[in-house]
Amino acid sequence: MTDTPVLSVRNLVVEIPTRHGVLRPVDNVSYDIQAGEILGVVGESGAGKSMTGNAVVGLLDSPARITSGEVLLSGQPIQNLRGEALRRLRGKKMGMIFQDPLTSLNPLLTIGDQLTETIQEHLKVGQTEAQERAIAALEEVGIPAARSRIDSYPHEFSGGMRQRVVIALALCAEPDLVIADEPTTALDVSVQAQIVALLKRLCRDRGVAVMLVTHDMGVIAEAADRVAVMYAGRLAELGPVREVITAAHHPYTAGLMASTPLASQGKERLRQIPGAMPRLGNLPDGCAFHPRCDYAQDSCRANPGPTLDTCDGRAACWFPLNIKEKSEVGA
Ligand SMILES: Nc1ncnc2c1ncn2[C@@H]1O[C@H](COP(=O)(O)OP(=O)(O)OP(=O)(O)O)[C@@H](O)[C@H]1O
Repeated sequence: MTDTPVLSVRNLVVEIPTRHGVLRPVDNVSYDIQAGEILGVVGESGAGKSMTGNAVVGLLDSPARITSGEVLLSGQPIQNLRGEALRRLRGKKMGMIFQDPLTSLNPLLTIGDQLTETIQEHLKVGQTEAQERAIAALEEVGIPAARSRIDSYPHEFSGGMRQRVVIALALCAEPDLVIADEPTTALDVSVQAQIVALLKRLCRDRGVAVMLVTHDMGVIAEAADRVAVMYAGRLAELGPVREVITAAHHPYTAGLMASTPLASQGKERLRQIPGAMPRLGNLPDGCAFHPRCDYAQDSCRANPGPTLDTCDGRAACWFPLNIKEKSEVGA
């Protein structure tokens, strides 16, 4: 047993040079993911969730690039890997699941061909064994009659079944880390729940570390062990999912919770967070959330933007919520 996290993201900065200046879609983000753990990364559209995931797997679209910080996979820095070295790592050490299963699958190849190709490439096994492993992978993700469906093409499956195939593909080379970016967003609600349950089971059974990127706090509540809440490229809050959900420290997290129809919240009316997230090129001074924050004070506008490091380690907020009891206990 080792305590080295499968993934460590350390002070990661991604920048995009533009004519109007340099944008920072990922600004000093740090977190770890342990084996067998699901870290949910949540936030509104444009918060920098996908950019963080893409930076980890080396799939940033130019001109976006990592300008500082580290990405460690089982303790090894990988942020400077390029080309073949990076390609070998993807698939073998890191699996990817994206929102639209059709973008991950080749429509011209049977799912069996795609699985066996990946398995043979990364696990160095012969054709027959690769085929057996492919069937086992499809069975594991719940494809009925896997042996006879292996010669089917992606379009012959329903959306939910296709996403199961993508999950099989992401896991077939036995990676240590899986990045799942909005894996359920394109699916019907009932199928979403099945895919979330499948991800959870596979994570537990195989001890894979999972980064689950989603805008949906409901999916986070259901699936994640810990949650990283992103806002305008920064971490707003990071903590165990149960604690964050029941006692959010950052007003933004509290706002996300209030606007999420979580089953446990009964029939309370949902409240949207007023306003919109600022554009990266036009961030307000001070805390980026202050224009939308019910609790903002003058110092939130005047002081440099709070970070987890400059605050209590859990929420990047000068006036965190729900910490009264803690300080009373300590008093
Ligand atoms: N080439 C680019 N030029 C300028 N800004 C960009 C470019 N690519 C991405 N961005 C910006 O980077 C920010 C982060 O985008 P990202 O896709 O990571 O957000 P997200 O949280 O995953 O949102 P979504 O859920 O919509 O995918 C966004 O504000 C986006 O507009």
